[in-house]
Amino acid sequence: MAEARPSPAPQPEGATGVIVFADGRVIWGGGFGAEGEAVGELCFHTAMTGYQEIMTDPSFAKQVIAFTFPHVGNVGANDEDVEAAEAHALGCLVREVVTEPSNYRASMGFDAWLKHKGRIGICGVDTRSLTQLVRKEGPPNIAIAHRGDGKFDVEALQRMAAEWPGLEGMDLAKEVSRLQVERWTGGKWNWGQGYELSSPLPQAGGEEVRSTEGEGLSTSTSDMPSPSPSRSAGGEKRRRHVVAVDYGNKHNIFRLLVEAGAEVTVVPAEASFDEIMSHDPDGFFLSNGPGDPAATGEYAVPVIRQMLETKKPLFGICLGHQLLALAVGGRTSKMFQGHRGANHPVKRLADGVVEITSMNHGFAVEREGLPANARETHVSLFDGSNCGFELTDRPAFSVQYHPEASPGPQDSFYLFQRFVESMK
Ligand SMILES: NC(=O)CC[C@H](N)C(=O)O
Repeated sequence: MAEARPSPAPQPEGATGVIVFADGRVIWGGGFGAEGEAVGELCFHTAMTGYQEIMTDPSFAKQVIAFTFPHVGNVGANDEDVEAAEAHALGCLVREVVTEPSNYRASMGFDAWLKHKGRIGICGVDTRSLTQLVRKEGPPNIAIAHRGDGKFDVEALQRMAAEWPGLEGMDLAKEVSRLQVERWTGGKWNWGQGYELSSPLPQAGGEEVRSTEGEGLSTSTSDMPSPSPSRSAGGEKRRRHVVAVDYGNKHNIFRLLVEAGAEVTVVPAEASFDEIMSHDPDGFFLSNGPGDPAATGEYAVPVIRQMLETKKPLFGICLGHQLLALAVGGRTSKMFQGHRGANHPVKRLADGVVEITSMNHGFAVEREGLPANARETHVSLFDGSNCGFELTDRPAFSVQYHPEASPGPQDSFYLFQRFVESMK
């Protein structure tokens, strides 16, 4: 009943942004970026840099990010530091007012960029207390709104939040996945040079082509010849052909696969096994992505099982890790508050080395559900949750964290090399 709800905090003068919880709690702030409303899950992210990479990571679809770092946006925005063409996170909540950019790489301000991408920002928010709230209560569903005239229908926003069903059971991979097959040709970014249009094969020498023009690296290849034209007859220095399933991938994964000596054909999330095999892969890659793995697993798992039967190498990241677990008979479940940051320590069980990793997940693989032929390889040092496994009877492995960083440390880049090596 309306009377039983906690009465919302009164709107302060000049408030142009608002966060409304399903139970009626209201937090006011200053709107920036695009005007409008959005509803989704609140999560917090502890990375101190990389807000453009985070906002464009498709794994954040239907999520609003509260940045724990207070100064967000002050190096502006550019065309290079993006992990997808669009911003997939619904919006961001930040402590300080976003200032004019102060960086030689900025082509526009963060405010203008967010507006251009159609995403809402709210500043002046006590993100520490929001973080504590998520830690205590788990991630709430919220509605956010930005209106320049400060006119909000708080009750309608509360209804939106209360009626939103939540991420559990939601398949979002096919909503963010590309619909066309594409050949990915771009290598990694180099300071002062921009993105490589193609990378030399490791230890193979050869010409490098570099671009300073940001992305535009993937070519639509619906009539693409297959297999690769770049294979040499001798076979030893040729690029290994990875067919990557796009469940909502971050670009840096493909840049690093190219860097490690692979060529990459990307297929949509719902590609059939026959379609995937028509590209003559040497190995398979399962990407990261948004939503509940169990929901996406309904169409992904049967295809992954067929991939495993080929005994060709397979590598999965984050959602790809969770889907591989489901394909071998494991289970996933929603975590209480998830892991999102750029400094999460993970122990590599083979040698005890600690990797500092980038993470973004709200679901986890249950260790207890893994079958006998799955050996756990990595464990979170924050909460002991599973962060990786490999199969003992197939050349397949996957990790829960983001070895491609962007943003985050590069400790785990070796996994790309390991995967490409395993195809030889
Ligand atoms: N980054 C990802 O791939 C996230 C996977 C999944 N959507 C989760 O939240 O756990």
